[in-house]
Amino acid sequence: MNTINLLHSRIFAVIPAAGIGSRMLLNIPKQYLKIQGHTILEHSVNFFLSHSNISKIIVVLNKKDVFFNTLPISSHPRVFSVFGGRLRIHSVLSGLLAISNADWVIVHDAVRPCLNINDLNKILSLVNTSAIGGILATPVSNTLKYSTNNSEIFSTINRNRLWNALTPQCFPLKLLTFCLKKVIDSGINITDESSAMEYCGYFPKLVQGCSSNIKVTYPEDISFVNCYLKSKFHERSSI
Ligand SMILES: Nc1ccn([C@@H]2O[C@H](COP(=O)(O)OP(=O)(O)OP(=O)(O)O)[C@@H](O)[C@H]2O)c(=O)n1
Ligand SMILES: C[C@](O)(CO)[C@H](O)COP(=O)(O)O
Repeated sequence: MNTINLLHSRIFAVIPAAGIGSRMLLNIPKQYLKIQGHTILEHSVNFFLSHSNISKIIVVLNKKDVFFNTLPISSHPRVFSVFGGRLRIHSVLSGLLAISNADWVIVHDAVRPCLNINDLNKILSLVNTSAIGGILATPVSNTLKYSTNNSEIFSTINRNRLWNALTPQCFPLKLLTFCLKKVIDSGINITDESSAMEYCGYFPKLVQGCSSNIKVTYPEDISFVNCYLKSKFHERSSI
């Protein structure tokens, strides 16, 4: 069981898992694809269960979900579920509103099963060092092109100081809830929790993480995740 010395902070995890995985072109939501004997969702939830600083885990489900209750994690005493909404931010807010007694919340995509313990500890350490929180991210290493029609290059974007936002994203519960509500009420569509904090004028911390922490989005992502979990399985299972 992993643990780090955090300032008596009660931390909940919110795992948004209410998507349908349309970009995978499958007839099953990608979070329920099985890799190395467990669903992608189980890999992600079990990883947070293995960390004693995470008090409880809120899994946010699609209202039409018929899979979650068939999984052993659904009856784990530290795992709870709520229904999500049309967009990821609606689902995350549903998860936040289900939490009554926590100081901080760590939000992690269900479909990022390759999070490693060093990165989790690094982002959790923000609880001791920041009043605002922050995100795992990787510096952009590819040359970035902008296209007006997605078939021809219009221009090259300077990649200097550009970062790929990942999850987990870790913030004070009340502050994130306030900022998410504000940005949702504004009608602006955002794709991560940090954007809500930025909308409200905060500057979340960037914590450099591993590029292996990919979000399963397209069919070709499965082979990487399978190789990664196969290679890391014994390390992760020894937690
Ligand atoms: N309304 C939504 C949409 C997404 N998610 C979750 O947010 C994470 C990242 O979203 P994404 O990769 O976009 O998943 P999907 O929306 O399922 O994928 P797609 O856009 O291809 O349909 C996933 O764990 C997904 O289940 C969610 O909880 N609620
Ligand atoms: C939250 C996220 O994973 C950070 O990169 C990303 O924004 C999710 O985007 P998606 O379109 O909901 O997959």
